[in-house]
Amino acid sequence: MTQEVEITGMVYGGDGFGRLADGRAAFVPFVLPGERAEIEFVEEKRGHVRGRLVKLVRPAAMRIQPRCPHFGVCGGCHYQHIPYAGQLTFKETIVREQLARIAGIQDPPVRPIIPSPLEWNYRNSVQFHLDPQGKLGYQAAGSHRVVAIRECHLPEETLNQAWPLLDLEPLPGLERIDLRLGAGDDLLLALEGNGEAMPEFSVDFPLSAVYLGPDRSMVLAGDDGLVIEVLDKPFRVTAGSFFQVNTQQAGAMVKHLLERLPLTQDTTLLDVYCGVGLFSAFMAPLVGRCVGVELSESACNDYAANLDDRDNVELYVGAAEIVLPALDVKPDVVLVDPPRAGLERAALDAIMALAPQILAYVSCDPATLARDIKRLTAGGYQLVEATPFDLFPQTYHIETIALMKWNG
Ligand SMILES: C[S@@+](CC[C@H](N)C(=O)[O-])C[C@H]1O[C@@H](n2cnc3c(N)ncnc32)[C@H](O)[C@@H]1O
Repeated sequence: MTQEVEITGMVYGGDGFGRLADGRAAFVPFVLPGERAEIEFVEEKRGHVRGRLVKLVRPAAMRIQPRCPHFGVCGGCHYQHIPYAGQLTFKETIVREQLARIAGIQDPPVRPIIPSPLEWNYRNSVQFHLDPQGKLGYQAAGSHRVVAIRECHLPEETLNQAWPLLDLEPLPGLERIDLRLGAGDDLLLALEGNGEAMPEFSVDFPLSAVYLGPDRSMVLAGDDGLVIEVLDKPFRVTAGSFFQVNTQQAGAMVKHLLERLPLTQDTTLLDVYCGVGLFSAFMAPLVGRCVGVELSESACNDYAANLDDRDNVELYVGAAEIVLPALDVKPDVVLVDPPRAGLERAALDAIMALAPQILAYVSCDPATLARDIKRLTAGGYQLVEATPFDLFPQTYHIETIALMKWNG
């Protein structure tokens, strides 16, 4: 059964939003406000439906031709039909709307979004799954089905020249293939599997390769990591360690924080979810004491290497929600950069008990950010400003840096 719906807005997650004649909310990907769409229901609930676009009855004037032939099927990009300026406007509006609706902040102090200098070919890494024939692919929109990919316009050009040359033997248990680009055009291939068997692969060019199994990792060729430079600072990044995918925007976030945080030789800084030390490396030279907290063992090893020249840095290896409640530190500034799920309740409560004057929250999910800001404001913090950063053009993803101060 199909129905027509008038699209009136965009919501977080890539969908357009409209109301059906019966009052139910309809969520539909690949549409735009101002469009009238014929949709087929793919999920029906009492209060809302999810729809698949069958036909555009009336396209919006702003709609453009997507660059990629996989658009509409691939789950990677939801915004290629929107001019870049429009993508930015939607993202900024979504952050404002999430802070108002979920955090309950009227007229939230959202600053203009910081655009990505590169609208295409900005990713320093790319992650594939294998389709049933063993071809490299991405997960389809709204499903775990893997669709084979012939082209993708998000990875940096060197990655796009390399990945089509990868020839992998299909191997049961091989879950993800990650190709990362470093300084000097170094390439690092990480094969993530859930079994003990090592995959076989062949390529005609030099690259490092690592197998990441459930219990151990093994270098298959070359090195176990590479170096990525941000604002001319080299970072050792091992296969399996997180690193920001948009290198230029990583630098923009660092600069943004350095301009705003009160960092002096009297400051104790707590960098929670510190990864390989992106923020600590720039801030440790400015403060008296820098304390990192990170769960991933490989990221901790990279952090230790990247901050090796500092003697005012300590690192706690473990989950923030376990480390923070037992931490004997009085931080002036706390910086958090959690995964999409946001702050675990125990981590958030522990941060409030540490009572820093300033809390900087780097978030890759505006919904969990807004949820956590609601809890933090209830506990005495005030949102000073939130700045969206576009780290992921063509996709619905939004990075935000929120600055909060203790209000007592
Ligand atoms: C979004 S990344 C940020 C890393 C770093 N701030 C950066 O910008 O490169 C989140 C980091 O949190 C780590 N992590 C995930 N869950 C964690 C937890 N429960 N406690 C501490 N660290 C965690 C991940 O390993 C990852 O390095």
